[in-house]
Formats: sequence, structure tokens, C-alpha cells
Amino acid sequence: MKAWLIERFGTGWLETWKEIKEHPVPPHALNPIYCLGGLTFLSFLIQAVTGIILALYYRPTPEEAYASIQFIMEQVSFGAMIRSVHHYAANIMVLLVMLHMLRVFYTGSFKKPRELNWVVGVLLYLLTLAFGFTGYLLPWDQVAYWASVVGTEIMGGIPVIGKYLMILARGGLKVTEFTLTRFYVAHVIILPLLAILLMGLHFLMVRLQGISEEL
Ligand code: HEM
Ligand code: HEM
Repeated sequence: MKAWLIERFGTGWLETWKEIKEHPVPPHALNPIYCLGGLTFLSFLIQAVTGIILALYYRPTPEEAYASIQFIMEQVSFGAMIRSVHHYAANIMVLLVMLHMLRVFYTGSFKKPRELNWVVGVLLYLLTLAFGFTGYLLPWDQVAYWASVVGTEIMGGIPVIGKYLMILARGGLKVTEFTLTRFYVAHVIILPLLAILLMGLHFLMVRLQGISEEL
């Protein structure tokens, strides 16, 4: 298999892989608080796997959304379990990302030369919240509906651009079926694509700059 790949793609990729595989973890980063970023990533992967499974049965229309959730909970094999994992891991991810941010702040790792990675981190934080916010509307029950009304209303309170942002998020002046479509597209297409892009950038910068030294 290895020979087959080398014949076709040369040895450059092997060296890159060896470098990644054999890169030692610096002793000061063996502290468990340095695991929080990786754990945030793990919870994201769990969300991606369980989310894709949910998307096989979930239907994003006002007529069918709630019924499809009931179907997932009552008829689909392991459906209730998969939905619970998606629910709990969503909360855990928000908690972990905050703790990771606190670790980075506590160890002063946001300072030169890592300012830009802190900025990417802030975007990742907002992205995580946006995942939670858009996912919450999807069951299309009373709690989901009113949480989205209030959430988008708060968005509308931002000076100058707020009203336009609210209309953009709602797909009109009120929370309607267009809002459900928008939140669904954001939740399963736009946000995951942005997450892959920003996490790729975040990890690349960590590797290029190395993990920050001890205090
Ligand atoms: C989805 C969200 C995020 C993921 C998956 C993630 C992942 C990671 C990972 C795996 C590392 C390597 C070291 C470690 O694990 O502590 C790291 C480092 C770092 N992260 Fe994050 N991160 C996220 C969000 C954030 C946020 C919200 C901030 C700050 C606002 C941030 C700022 C940084 C910085 C500055 C470093 C370099 C730290 C150093 O060199 O010591 N990250 N991130
Ligand atoms: C990455 C790919 C993802 C996909 C394909 C996906 C897909 C879905 C689908 C189809 C639903 C509707 C089913 C339901 O409401 O139970 C849902 C709900 C939800 N998602 Fe995701 N999701 C993803 C990532 C995430 C992430 C990263 C978070 C949070 C940080 C998140 C938070 C939520 C929440 C809070 C709900 C509502 C759960 C509930 O009804 O109890 N999702 N997601």
C-alpha cells in the first residue's frame, strides 16, 4: 500500500506525516488545562457525527419538524440516544470553549506573537454560540419558537445595523417558516463550513507558532 502511494505521489507527503506524528508534546503542555482546546474539538466532532445522523430523519418545515423529532425519539433505532448526545455535547462544547479561552488567558498565550490566533479564537467562540442558537429553533416547538423570537429581537437592538441583521436572520419581519429554513441552512451548511475553515487556521497557527512557553 505504502509503495503504491509512493510510486504515485512521491515521498514529500510521508515526510510531512512523519513530522506531524513524531512532533513531541513539550513537557510544560502536559498539564491537563492544555487539553481543553482538543476536548472542544472532540465535542465538535461528536456534534458533526450525531448531527449528520439526525439530519437523515429531521425535516426543516413547520408542518413536519416537530413530527420528525417525535419520529426520531420514538421510532428510529437509538434515535433518542443520538439526539440526547447531540443535546448534551452541545452544552459541553460551549462550556469547554469557555474554559479553553480562560486557560489561554490565564497562561497569557494571547500575547505577541499569538494575537491573531486569539482573534480567530473569538470568531470560533461566536461560531459555537451560533451553532447552539440556530440548533435550538429546529424542533419548532413553543420553547424553540419563543427563544428565537427573543434572540433575534436582541440582535435587533444592536445600534445602526441591528434591524437589518434581524431581518436577515428571520428572513422577514417575523419568525416564520423562512426563519426555520435559514436557521437550518446555517446550522448544517454555513456554520460547519466556517468551522472547518477557522479550526484549520487555528490549528495551523498553533503548529507554526508552537504552544506557548510556561509562565
Ligand atoms: C471551537 C473552538 C476552539 C477549538 C476547537 C480550539 C482548539 C485549540 C487547540 C486544540 C489548541 C492547542 C492547545 C490547547 O488545546 O490548549 C488551541 C490553542 C489556542 N487557542 Fe483555541 N480553540 C477554540 C477556541 C478558542 C478561543 C475562543 C480562543 C480565545 C478567544 C482561542 C485561543 C487560542 C490560542 C491563543 C491558542 C494558542 C495557545 C498557546 O500557544 O498556548 N481558542 N486551540
Ligand atoms: C456540524 C454539524 C452539525 C449538524 C449536521 C447538526 C444537525 C442538527 C440537526 C439535524 C438538528 C435537529 C434535530 C434536533 O433538534 O434534535 C440539530 C439540533 C441541534 N443542534 Fe446541531 N448539528 C451540527 C452541529 C452542532 C453544534 C456544533 C452545536 C452546538 C455547539 C449544535 C447544537 C444543536 C442544538 C442545541 C440542537 C437542538 C437540540 C434539541 O432539539 O434538543 N449542533 N442539529
